[in-house]
Amino acid sequence: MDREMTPEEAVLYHLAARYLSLLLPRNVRDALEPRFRKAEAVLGASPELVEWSKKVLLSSHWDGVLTSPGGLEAHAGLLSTALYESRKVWIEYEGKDERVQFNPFGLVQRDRALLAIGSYNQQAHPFMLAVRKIRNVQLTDEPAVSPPPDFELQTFVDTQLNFPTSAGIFDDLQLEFAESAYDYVRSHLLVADEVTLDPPGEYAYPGYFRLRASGVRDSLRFRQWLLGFGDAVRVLKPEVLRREVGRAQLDGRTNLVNAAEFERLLRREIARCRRDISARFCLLLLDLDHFKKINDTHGHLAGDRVLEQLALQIRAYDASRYGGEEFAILLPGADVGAAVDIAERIRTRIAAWPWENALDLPIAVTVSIGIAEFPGTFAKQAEFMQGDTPDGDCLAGLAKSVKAAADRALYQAKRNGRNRVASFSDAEDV
Ligand SMILES: Nc1nc2c(ncn2[C@@H]2O[C@H](COP(=O)(O)OP(=O)(O)OP(=O)(O)O)[C@@H](O)[C@H]2O)c(=O)[nH]1
Repeated sequence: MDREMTPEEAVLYHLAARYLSLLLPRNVRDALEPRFRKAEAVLGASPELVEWSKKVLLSSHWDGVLTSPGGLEAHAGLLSTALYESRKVWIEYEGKDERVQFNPFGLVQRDRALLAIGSYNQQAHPFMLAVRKIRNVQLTDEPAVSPPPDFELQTFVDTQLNFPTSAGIFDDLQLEFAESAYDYVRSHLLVADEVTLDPPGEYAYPGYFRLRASGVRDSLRFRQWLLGFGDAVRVLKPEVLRREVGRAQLDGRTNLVNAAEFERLLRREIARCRRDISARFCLLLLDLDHFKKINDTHGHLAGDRVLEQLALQIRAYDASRYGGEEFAILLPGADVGAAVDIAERIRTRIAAWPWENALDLPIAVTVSIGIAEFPGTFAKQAEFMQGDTPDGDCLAGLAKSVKAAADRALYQAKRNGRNRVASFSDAEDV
């Protein structure tokens, strides 16, 4: 490596080093090792960069494309390799015989999102890129090429995008293209919070995945992709998550945060709402229906598996294992309407999921979900009115109230027949 590493590259490599250590083949990892070391040296010299990369890793509201568990880490490595070398790479995906060639153009840093831009030489299915695990990455001798001047961007996947506006650039040469691609995608796609895409048939991946940005393509010559590294914590492997979050705060069975840590997060959200009048969040309590019967019919081990799998499905959110078969999810910024939509999505997905016991026999699994919005009616409570002092007791009182409200809604959902969603306002007439 002869040229200096820019701070953005260093952050990228820093992230890739973590991901790669989990996923990419040994030979690729070894080849990248000197760069990882260099990245650490660059980062080490700059406390701000370390902070920034921590934010990138730990932020739970990170804009960018979220790939599947595994896909994210692999693409981080792939993009690091290709971009740094300015060479095309071959990518082999697990379970696929053909190889896909990736031609990197550049990388845009948008606040907490890193968007890599490049083209694939094949009609690569978007889901494949998002969902497939990379088996191998091989650099070619061919230099990466810039997009043609008459490059025409077209919307490729109808998905949703919501990026912050500050910009930086990885490589000056790509600035113009990257900016126009970015603006194009931003202006042409629906701007909304997020979307859950279920990959069809052959691209199906066990577990959830969410895609939060989009691809664009030129006039059929080759496809352009914007890939961001988003929501790292949510898709990190449990081992890494444990390292990042700390063993004591995670539930051993599901690798979600435990109830104590959730309480801390809940109070933090409440404190935020007291400081910022425009802030709000929703709390979802999700409880497996007739879980005792599942245990009794299929055995405790099958029940454990259901808990683990269910955790994977809600892991994309700020989710915790709140009790034995009860989970809690925080939705910062969401009002009841948005929370009901998300809760319905979770509920229907779980009900439709092909759950199986150890003998491959189907298990019927459904959940009931109760929702409470904050501040909502809580804004009138004495604790809420007490201003800004970070008083633990007030926060505890408010946390208790909002949990009780969500619990009441959950009770209502159960009473209404289970496998349904209820919000606190519906439950008020209980
Ligand atoms: N397999 C397994 N079961 C658990 C675990 N934690 C709690 N449970 C079981 O979850 C069941 C909860 O049962 P109940 O509270 O009666 O509720 P339910 O059967 O889900 O019925 P409803 O909530 O009313 O729909 C109990 O049988 C617990 O033993 C766990 O870690 N693994």
